Amino acid sequence: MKIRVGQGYDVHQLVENRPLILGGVHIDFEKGLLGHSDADILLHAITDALLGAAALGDIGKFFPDTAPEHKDANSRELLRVAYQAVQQAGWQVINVDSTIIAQQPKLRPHIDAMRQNIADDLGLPLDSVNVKAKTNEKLGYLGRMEGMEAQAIVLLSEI
Ligand SMILES: Nc1ccn([C@@H]2O[C@H](COP(=O)(O)O)[C@@H](O)[C@H]2O)c(=O)n1
Ligand SMILES: C[C@@]1(CO)OP(=O)(O)OP(=O)(O)OC[C@H]1O
Repeated sequence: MKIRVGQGYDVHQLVENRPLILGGVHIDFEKGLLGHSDADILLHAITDALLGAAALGDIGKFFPDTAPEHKDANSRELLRVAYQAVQQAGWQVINVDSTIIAQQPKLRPHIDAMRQNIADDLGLPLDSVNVKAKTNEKLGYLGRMEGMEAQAIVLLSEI
């Protein structure tokens, strides 16, 4: 059986007057992430990890940030479209692991809802999807809450 690993990373600025959406979950917070789409860094990192594992390029190749049709896009839809391309290339996901780096708010209460969204979008059992959260120990731009970052890794196998 052929297998492939892929990694993804994303970062966006944290600003006022934007919703905070992580893993497709709307989180009540004083600021949100700035982006052309809904700026869901977790789903963008997972999308890039999937595309990377299948050697299909990256999220910006599939969904340019200059395209008006992607303005305020729901990143769950982008994830599903990217996964269709990965499947058409002959690959399926075995598991996903990921980390969100956010100084605040506490994300633990929202983690299982994020996992469920990702599992639903990728057609996976819940125990194949993991999401972790870390602060940046108040260091650097993440620690000053100027942005949030996400990292992801996926394993694919041949269909
Ligand atoms: N935004 C966050 C950050 C962290 N957590 C949880 O706290 C644990 C400890 O984080 P440290 O950065 O201090 O090591 C971490 O393992 C998470 O469970 C969180 O919920 N939300
Ligand atoms: C998702 C897209 C497209 O709307 O826009 P952003 O929300 O700005 O996100 P980013 O992670 O910078 O890259 C991919 C973009 O093409």
